[in-house]
Amino acid sequence: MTLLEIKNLKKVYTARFSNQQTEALTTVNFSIEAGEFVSIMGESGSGKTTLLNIISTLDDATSGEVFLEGSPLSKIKDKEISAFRRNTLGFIFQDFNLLDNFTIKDNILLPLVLSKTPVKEMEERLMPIVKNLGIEAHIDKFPYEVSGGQKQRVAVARALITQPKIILADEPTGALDSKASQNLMEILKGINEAGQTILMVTHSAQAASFSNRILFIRDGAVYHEIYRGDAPAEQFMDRISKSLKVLSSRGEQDE
Ligand SMILES: Nc1ncnc2c1ncn2[C@@H]1O[C@H](COP(=O)(O)OP(=O)(O)OP(=O)(O)O)[C@@H](O)[C@H]1O
Repeated sequence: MTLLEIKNLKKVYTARFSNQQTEALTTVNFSIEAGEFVSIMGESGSGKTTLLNIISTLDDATSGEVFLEGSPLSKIKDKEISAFRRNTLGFIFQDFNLLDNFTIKDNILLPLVLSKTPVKEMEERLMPIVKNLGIEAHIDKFPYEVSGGQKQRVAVARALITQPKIILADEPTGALDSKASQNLMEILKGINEAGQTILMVTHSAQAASFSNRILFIRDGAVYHEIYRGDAPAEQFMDRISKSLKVLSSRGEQDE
């Protein structure tokens, strides 16, 4: 089943105090099946964050459309957009985005509190998730009392607690050391294998090697894509590195 469909997406930014225009997305087309783990890679300025912001409904496209389970996101009414975002999408950011003066438990439960979920149901959802992520011993602590890797696992728990249709992750390993990155990616892979659809933007070939498919963006359009298939991780990493080389040489060398 196609979960997410991006059709002829275009985004042009107009500077506030001049007429200068930047075409961040020229024409983006791709779709994601339910259960996939897809990474988006591309050089700085290629349009990755713009794309993620439009899929997240944080920004509007200039033209084109994003469909989630066949419904166009642009048709969601303004007053319904926050609830849509909270209930349907899960977010993981590079810098965790946890609230410092909330305990870890309260950070994780916040989306459910905002959607007025009964307390009993909140508790029932919390424990299996925190146990699975290995953070149950920390739930009464505050974010400053745990490590970066643990903070990111809290962010994963917060993303999962609403049982979203898709998790959108923007550079989730960007602030983590290599061991914590590896650990987080194994967690995301496990979550995906349990059925969760994930779309992740990353600069890291190693992080991307945990996904099943990689889309390479260049100059605001999907330039290339590769599937992992049955390839072992090292072989897939090798193909990712080669694709990145071609991407940065602007396609002037053979893959
Ligand atoms: N609010 C904005 N106003 C004007 N131009 C913008 C705005 N946001 C992004 N851009 C421009 O759009 C293009 C795409 O930017 P975007 O942030 O989507 O790229 P990116 O691939 O996410 O980059 P990075 O990897 O560095 O985060 C760039 O040329 C950028 O300068």
